[in-house]
Amino acid sequence: MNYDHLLHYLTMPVLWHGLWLAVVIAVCSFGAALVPALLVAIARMSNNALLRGLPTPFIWVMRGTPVLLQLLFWYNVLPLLGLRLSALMTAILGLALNEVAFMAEIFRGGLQSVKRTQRDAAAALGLTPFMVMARVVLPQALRAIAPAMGNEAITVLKNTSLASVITVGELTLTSEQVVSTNFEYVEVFTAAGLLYLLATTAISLAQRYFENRLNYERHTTPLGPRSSAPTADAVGTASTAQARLPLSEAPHPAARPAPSGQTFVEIRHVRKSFHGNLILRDITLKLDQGEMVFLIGPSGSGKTTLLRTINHLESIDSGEILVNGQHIGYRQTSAGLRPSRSAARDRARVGVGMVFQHFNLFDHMTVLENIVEAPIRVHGIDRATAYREARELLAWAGLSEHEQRYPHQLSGGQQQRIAIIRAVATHPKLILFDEPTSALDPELVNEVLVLMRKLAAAGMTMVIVSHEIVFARDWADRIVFMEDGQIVEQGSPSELFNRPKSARTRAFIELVEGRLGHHTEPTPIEAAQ
Ligand SMILES: Nc1ncnc2c1ncn2[C@@H]1O[C@H](COP(=O)(O)OP(=O)(O)OP(=O)(O)O)[C@@H](O)[C@H]1O
Repeated sequence: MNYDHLLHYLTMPVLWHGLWLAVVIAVCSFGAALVPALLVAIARMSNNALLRGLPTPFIWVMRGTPVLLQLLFWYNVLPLLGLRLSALMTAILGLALNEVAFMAEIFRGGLQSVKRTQRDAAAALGLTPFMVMARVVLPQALRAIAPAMGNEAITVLKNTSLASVITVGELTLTSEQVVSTNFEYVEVFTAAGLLYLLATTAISLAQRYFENRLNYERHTTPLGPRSSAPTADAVGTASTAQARLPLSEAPHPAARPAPSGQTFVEIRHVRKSFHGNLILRDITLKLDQGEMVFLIGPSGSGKTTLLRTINHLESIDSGEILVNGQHIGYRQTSAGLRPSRSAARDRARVGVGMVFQHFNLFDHMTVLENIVEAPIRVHGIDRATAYREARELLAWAGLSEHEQRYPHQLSGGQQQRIAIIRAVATHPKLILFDEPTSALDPELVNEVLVLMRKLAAAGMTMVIVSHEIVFARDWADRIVFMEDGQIVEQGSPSELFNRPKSARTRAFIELVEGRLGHHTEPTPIEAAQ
């Protein structure tokens, strides 16, 4: 090889122009494919069979035929259809269409890799389906998508050489033209190869940069305050949270205000089945404002399903549920109740929060970002106020030092307390707790229960699926025992725990208390009643 000649070709303007055209085609076709590919991916995940099936033939054809053939096809067929595009535009269009098919599958894989529980948590906070996608699912999916997208960008750049068959003067065609004049195959094609390598290396570096940025698990604390988060100094020390919630460290059950007597949740004849299996069989239940109700019962009895129907995380087959006199996810029409698309808005309007068994904090957000997400995005609270309230709630729960941490940097107990704060930050009137302590090590359970006691002492209306019998005995207004999708029995803790009417209830309570090493003597609170 003649290195002087290689250097000459490496700096040859006509080859750089070829590289420039290759980059333009790659960037334009890649960029043009992004949004359609995302839409195709979302359609492919839809519950609607028509939407799901619509893009399938397109993906099948694009993935199953050579790109070279596709480019020749568009170049010759588009003019016959009356669409006269330049060779460059035809190349961009042809490569973009091919990319839509491949990228859609990459997006779909990434979107499906995000746990459903993350969507549930976002929906329960009142985020609309669009916000759930934009704020929670997509940012997390990008992490899974980035490596494959980096590969795809490199493939597109290399595929630009195929545009030479439709006379686009990109780098491959240009180098062939140079070779045809001087026959210096080795030097010219080596120079072209090095120029391609330059571009693909730049893409690889960009890919590594984005992967690092998206990998929130690499972040370590302390991170310091982020510029986007108003600092504690900037937001002052007003005490909205304190005004809302009493802050005594270990509230006594006697401090809990009595329920108002006004119905707050009304569940009427609700039936719910999954795949033909009836899970809830004609459930009717009322809850008063300020009431604290425990749902207990054997595994599979439908407790979680019932809880999730209250805020419409699960639809119902028949019956109706009113929260503060309003439907969530349904609207009343002259023909009866009809599903509506406004479940997110309804949840926010009614003021219902939810705490999940596995915490479901948003993995890609810090503690503070988790807490302010719904107040800012759903309730339109200004950032300074949202951050101030979030910090006050963190102080209230003794978690201030963790505000810049990511969920994976916290213990289960800390994550669950933050999940409770995240729910409280939306000023809910009702909080649903789905086995909030059952995923925790025993020594972490109490720190979560302390926070729940504080909420109870503040008079919060709460529905709790839990077998924390001691907590339920002291604090619950009512215990509801469910079995096989039905309410078997309900009553005050002392009625249900000490004098159960049903043999099934008695057997279940004995089982749980036996497992916990408790017996059915009345607690001091019960004794005083
Ligand atoms: N999305 C779903 N699809 C199909 N079946 C489901 C779904 N969710 C729940 N089920 C079924 O419904 C029944 C009741 O489940 P649910 O979680 O409500 O019970 P549970 O009383 O809360 O039980 P556990 O105490 O074990 O959580 C179970 O048989 C479960 O397998």
